[in-house]
Amino acid sequence: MYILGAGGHAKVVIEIAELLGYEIAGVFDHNKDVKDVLNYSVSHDFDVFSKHKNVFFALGNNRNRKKNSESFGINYPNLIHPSAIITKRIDLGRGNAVMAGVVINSSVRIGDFCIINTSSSLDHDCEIEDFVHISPKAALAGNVKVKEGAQIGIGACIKQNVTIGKWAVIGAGAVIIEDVPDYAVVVGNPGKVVKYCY
Ligand SMILES: CC(=O)SCCNC(=O)CCNC(=O)[C@H](O)C(C)(C)COP(=O)(O)OP(=O)(O)OC[C@H]1O[C@@H](n2cnc3c(N)ncnc32)[C@H](O)[C@@H]1OP(=O)(O)O
Repeated sequence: MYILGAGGHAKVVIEIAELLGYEIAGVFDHNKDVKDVLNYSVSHDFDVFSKHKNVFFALGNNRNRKKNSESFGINYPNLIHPSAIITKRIDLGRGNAVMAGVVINSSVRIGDFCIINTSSSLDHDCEIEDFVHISPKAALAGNVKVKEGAQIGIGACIKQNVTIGKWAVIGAGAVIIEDVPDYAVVVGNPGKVVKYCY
């Protein structure tokens, strides 16, 4: 497997891939100042990277994952930490990272290239679109919808039946009790829009 990204998020992703028995054949990063990550040297040769088919985008930034997914790779495995507790009735896309301690309950749908981060929980019937990041310890109640590219901040709580708009950002610790518009940045309890990030 070839990994794109050599930052903090990539460290967690690489350790899950190692746990699952993947051989990390190469790590690539756009930042030429980054020379290595964990025990792996980092290449910046994207002519070489573009030839590889089995890639994982270990990029914490949702927009970067989207951009790179349009340029590289063909096969995108999911990397799921063995400690995650996941319903057998999940509809899971590709290229997703599911970290340690995650709980995903019945009838959840997850698109492609999402991050379901450490100890977050997705309850029944949640729908998570592509390029979403559910940060550590975030809790989504039943039937929450998260549209493309949104980030749910660390420790945020989302009430049942709420929809989070595309590319919206929910602040750390926010409590969301009503629908959030596309591109809104929402903080606090109850969550209020403070700005938009187009
Ligand atoms: C493994 C990992 O590390 S995964 C990463 C997990 N990280 C996160 O979840 C981070 C989530 N990000 C946040 O909470 C950020 O503070 C954001 C995105 C909500 C806002 O960040 P910025 O766009 O830089 O806005 P900024 O810091 O200027 O804040 C705007 C206002 O909102 C307030 N604010 C920002 N974040 C929060 C928050 N989480 N809760 C309450 N108020 C907040 C600020 O105090 C500021 O208020 P003011 O205008 O009265 O001074």
